[in-house]
Amino acid sequence: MPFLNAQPYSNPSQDSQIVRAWRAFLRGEYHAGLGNLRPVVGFSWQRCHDAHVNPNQQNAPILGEGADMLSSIQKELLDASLPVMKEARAYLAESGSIMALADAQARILRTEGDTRTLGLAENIHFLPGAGWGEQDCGTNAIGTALAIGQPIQVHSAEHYCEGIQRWTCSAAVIRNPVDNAIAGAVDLSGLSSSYVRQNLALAVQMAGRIESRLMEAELQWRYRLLDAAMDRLSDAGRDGVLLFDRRGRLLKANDKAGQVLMDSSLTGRRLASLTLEAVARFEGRIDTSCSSVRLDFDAVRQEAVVVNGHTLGTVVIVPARSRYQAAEAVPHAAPAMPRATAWNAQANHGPQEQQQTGAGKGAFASVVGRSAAIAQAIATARQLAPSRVSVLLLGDTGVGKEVFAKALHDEHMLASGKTAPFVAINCGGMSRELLSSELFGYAEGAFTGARRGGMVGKIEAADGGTLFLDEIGEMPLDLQPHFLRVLEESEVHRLGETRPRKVNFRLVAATHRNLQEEVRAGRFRMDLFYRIAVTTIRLPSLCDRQGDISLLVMHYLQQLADIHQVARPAIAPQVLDALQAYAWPGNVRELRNALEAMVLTCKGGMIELPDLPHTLLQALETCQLPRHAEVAAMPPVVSVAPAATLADGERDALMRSIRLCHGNLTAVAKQLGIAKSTVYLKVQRYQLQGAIDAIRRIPARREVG
Ligand SMILES: Nc1ncnc2c1ncn2[C@@H]1O[C@H](COP(=O)(O)OP(=O)(O)OP(=O)(O)O)[C@@H](O)[C@H]1O
Repeated sequence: MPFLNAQPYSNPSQDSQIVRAWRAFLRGEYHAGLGNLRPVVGFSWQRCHDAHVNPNQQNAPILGEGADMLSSIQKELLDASLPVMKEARAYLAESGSIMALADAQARILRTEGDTRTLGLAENIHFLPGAGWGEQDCGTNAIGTALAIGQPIQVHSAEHYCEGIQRWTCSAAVIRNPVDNAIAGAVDLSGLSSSYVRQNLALAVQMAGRIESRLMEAELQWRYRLLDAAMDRLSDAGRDGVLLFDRRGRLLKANDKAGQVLMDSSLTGRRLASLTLEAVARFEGRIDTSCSSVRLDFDAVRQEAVVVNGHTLGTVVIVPARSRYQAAEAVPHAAPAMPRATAWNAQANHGPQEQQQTGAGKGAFASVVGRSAAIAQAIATARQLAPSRVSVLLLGDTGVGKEVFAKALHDEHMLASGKTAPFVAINCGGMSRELLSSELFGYAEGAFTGARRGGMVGKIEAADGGTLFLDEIGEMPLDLQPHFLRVLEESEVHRLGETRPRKVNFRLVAATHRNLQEEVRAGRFRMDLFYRIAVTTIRLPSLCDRQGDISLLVMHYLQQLADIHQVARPAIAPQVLDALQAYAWPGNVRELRNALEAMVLTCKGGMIELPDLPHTLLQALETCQLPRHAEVAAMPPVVSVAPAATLADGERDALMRSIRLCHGNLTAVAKQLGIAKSTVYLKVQRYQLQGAIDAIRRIPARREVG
């Protein structure tokens, strides 16, 4: 779970207690709750201590400036922020505040604001080119907001470094609206003697406006790229054509692409997952500079799309006849595998065993997992699949909501014997304007920059098939009645058009939010909620179906080896234990990514402990295994898994506690309120010893003092 900062605001009335807490912390006497210190600040101090930040430091280090050295991402961030920062000038002068834009590495790119305060801030190096990460100058709003990915205010002695303790700063992260990755942070600061509480709300608002401008700019890039590459997409003949944007992200593929890739590169795979798998071979591996063809596929051509000297993207052409067609005649030969361990023998499965990775049949065979929790979700989904009833999928990020939505659609297609489109759109991270034009489409001339001939919206594109609305909880409130009307009347109006168009689609929506709570808070319309939540399916988090981890590992090792055309590596039992011990906050997506890194970097055909991605090891050290004092201070974990079997629930609860207590079974017994002998019995029953050993091998965080 990402750490949720429940207390973003500082409380200046606690100043003297915080100073005492800071001194105690430096003496090594810190314990959770000391001096009313906010946990978010306590955790940050701990990170600074662990990173050997000097608490007596007087200012931030200068990392270097230079517009010529800025990356294209930094330049786009600066461009998007400039007008927003300028507009804030009057407010900044009035309140004696200053403002900074920092990149994702916490380096300040630009400052703005009250001249006198800016002058004073030079002493602490609140300047372009200075590094304000926690590792650079301790707890501060920019560095800490970037570290936790959430807005935060840091006041006076909450700053870890003494030299900055005269200041109050408030920062919010700016996310790239396309992939939600952190692009930077915006900060409002001032002397702590003139504390301005609302600066945090303002920082959040400004981050939102910068994100909207980033999205608008992104849209412009896309329109230009699509305009420039449209001919190549439509004149491809029998060739498959894929269009990637300037960052190597797939933007569009022609109808033939999936078919050609399927014919050419993958054998014996299910159609439903095929296109995505094939595309995954290209994403992230496109040479966006286009100076050379770097793809490993012999027959593939890659061409830059350049307009007025700007490389807008890349077109990848996969000829209909490639060498892979010849390869298709040869049965798929799995690379020779070492059979050193029981695990390898189990993992060395053939196609028949592969089908057993899922509890689901038919289209749901693509959902890997056999735990009771996933089996129950699949059973409900299969029951609903033949009808056209709306389905709401609930679950954390990366649990496979889109995989489920696609399987629901495919199963419906199998049952009806038809083929119809599956159209997905994510309501999060888009400005209201962009989302409405993407959803509803628009007429020619509807607004400046609108494409000639207008644009078909996703709702219309899904006609006859399924519309998958991901993150529906993020749909702006004022768009919701328009969407509800589409559902009620089965009609859509393109923006700028009065004529309604008939549509008939099945809605599958998904969210990680508690929509009922959103309704209570006034952020989601009750009528829309009741319309979309006709039937809901909750998908379990990976930590609530730990038994499926080995199946997923088995599945992905094979799939990734195929994708990257390497021999499928074996996996050391300790690695598997560690993978089973980890809590996977990013769920299946995180597991897949971790395995991909290991498949590509392991040596000698065997994945060993040192091959575990650094971030995973680090997370195991720092996030998953909090110290006991923190455990006691934590809110109780509320399980959101569907009712699995009792044994599953017990095993998962036990594992969660074992992780929290760093494998100390005495502490586990205490935490769960059961006898130690009972813990040992259950460890034996659920065969958890391997996972416990792996947890114990991972060094715990250093205690202070
Ligand atoms: N049960 C599963 N079997 C196989 N692959 C899975 C499963 N669940 C998830 N995945 C894989 O994990 C990744 C994330 O899945 P998906 O995009 O469907 O998650 P999500 O819940 O929609 O995430 P988000 O809410 O962030 O959009 C994909 O690569 C998907 O193929």
